[in-house]
Amino acid sequence: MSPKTLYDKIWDAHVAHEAEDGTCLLYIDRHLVHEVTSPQAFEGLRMAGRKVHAPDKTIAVPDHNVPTTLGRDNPETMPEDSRIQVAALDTNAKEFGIHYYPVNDVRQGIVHIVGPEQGWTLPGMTVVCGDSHTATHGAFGALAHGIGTSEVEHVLATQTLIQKKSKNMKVEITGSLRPGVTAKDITLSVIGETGTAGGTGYVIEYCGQAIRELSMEGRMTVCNMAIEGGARAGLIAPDETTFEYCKGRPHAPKGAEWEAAEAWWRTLYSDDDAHWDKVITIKGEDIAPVVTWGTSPEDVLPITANVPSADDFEGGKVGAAQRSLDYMGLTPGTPLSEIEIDTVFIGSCTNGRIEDLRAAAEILKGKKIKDGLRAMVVPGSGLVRAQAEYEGLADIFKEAGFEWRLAGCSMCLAMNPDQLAEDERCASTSNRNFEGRQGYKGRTHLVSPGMAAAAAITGKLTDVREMM
Ligand SMILES: CC(C)[C@H](C(=O)O)[C@@H](O)C(=O)O
Ligand code: SF4
Repeated sequence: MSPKTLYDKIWDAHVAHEAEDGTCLLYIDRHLVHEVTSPQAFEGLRMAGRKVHAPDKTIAVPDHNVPTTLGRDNPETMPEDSRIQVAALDTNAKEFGIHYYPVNDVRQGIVHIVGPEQGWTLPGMTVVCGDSHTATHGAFGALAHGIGTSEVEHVLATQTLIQKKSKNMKVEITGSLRPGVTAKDITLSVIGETGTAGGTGYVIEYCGQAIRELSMEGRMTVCNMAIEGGARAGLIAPDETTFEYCKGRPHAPKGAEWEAAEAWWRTLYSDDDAHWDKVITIKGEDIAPVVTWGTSPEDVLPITANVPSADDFEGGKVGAAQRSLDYMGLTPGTPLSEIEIDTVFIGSCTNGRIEDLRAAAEILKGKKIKDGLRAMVVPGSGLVRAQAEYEGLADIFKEAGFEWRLAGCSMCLAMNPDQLAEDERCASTSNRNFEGRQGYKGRTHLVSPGMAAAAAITGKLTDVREMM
């Protein structure tokens, strides 16, 4: 047998049919659904008189539009377009008989946090969702990627997806991370190195000691941003850390089924002599706590650096850098650690898990946020919120001056009431710093949870290592 990568193995296990031109029909194990990209898909099904093919493998949760304040199950807390989408999901989930975590269910949260938490996401699976950050689930050694609304309808109707195979890329992070450096710094640094198009046409497998040393939460943070580097999906081979996380989750297999599943999962790794179309190696000890200065996730620099000048770039990037600097209102040469912020957002499917909240609380313990600053923590799910309350983290955040919110996408994107005002500058643990992403003319600096907490205390972008 020829050697295979992890991606090859999962792909081969799911091909139901291959056409002569290499186009394949892939079987889909899990279909996650949220309110933004599903209404037309369900409507298509209804018009065609079809059912959902595998309702037991289809999981729905509202997340993008939902407010994160108490009393939100009153529809009047939502603007009309949001209300329509959330109401449509509610109707569709009930009518088509799929698994559903409505807004007032403690298990509700961001779809990419809920899936793993409930044990829906498991190694070796194919996982799709009408959402680009489906890449998150690759942390389990599952082939997971976003699909468009017409594909959502196709998967609902057939539990299959038409796909062409991507190329194999290996990103190896050797050695260990230094103190204060996290999964978020890894994933941003990789994009800083490859650019937002570097992964185009590839599925990335992240490997190496620094990846092995990450918790499942950290691995999800890394894979979450594979899409920002242009990749089709990100993957991490499953290991003891993965199995331990999955075991006992509500929808994970039990007993003999678990044993059989685990035996297969243990075969899910890239063979030593497998072929890679592209390889990138980064030393873990070379990675610093980073921040973004521009309006693309590739605009990454260590917190100890200065704001660049457009002249530091070449070709088409000169204009793009100038536009970024203008939009961000930054002057070249300013130390990044002198940039004052108005807002701090801790949350999103990148950094809204319990470990992220612990990391931020660790820095905030016994401290207060800068006077006049707006800061909010939005747990990624109701269960993360409950756990954080149980551990006393919520009290640390509240005593420091943070707003303690209910679960949802919140300020990660301007689709709900949590938004930046014009020119407001935010240190954010989310994954996109595009123009207007967090609100019209809002300015976003992407950081890790610890860096966000440090910035909340000083009111400036801050090197978390100074606070440890
Ligand atoms: C709204 C949704 C389709 C979108 C995505 O696909 O990623 C959102 O989740 C985002 O992060 O921009
Ligand atoms: S938290 Fe942000 S990135 Fe994640 S699904 Fe929601 S909007 Fe998209």
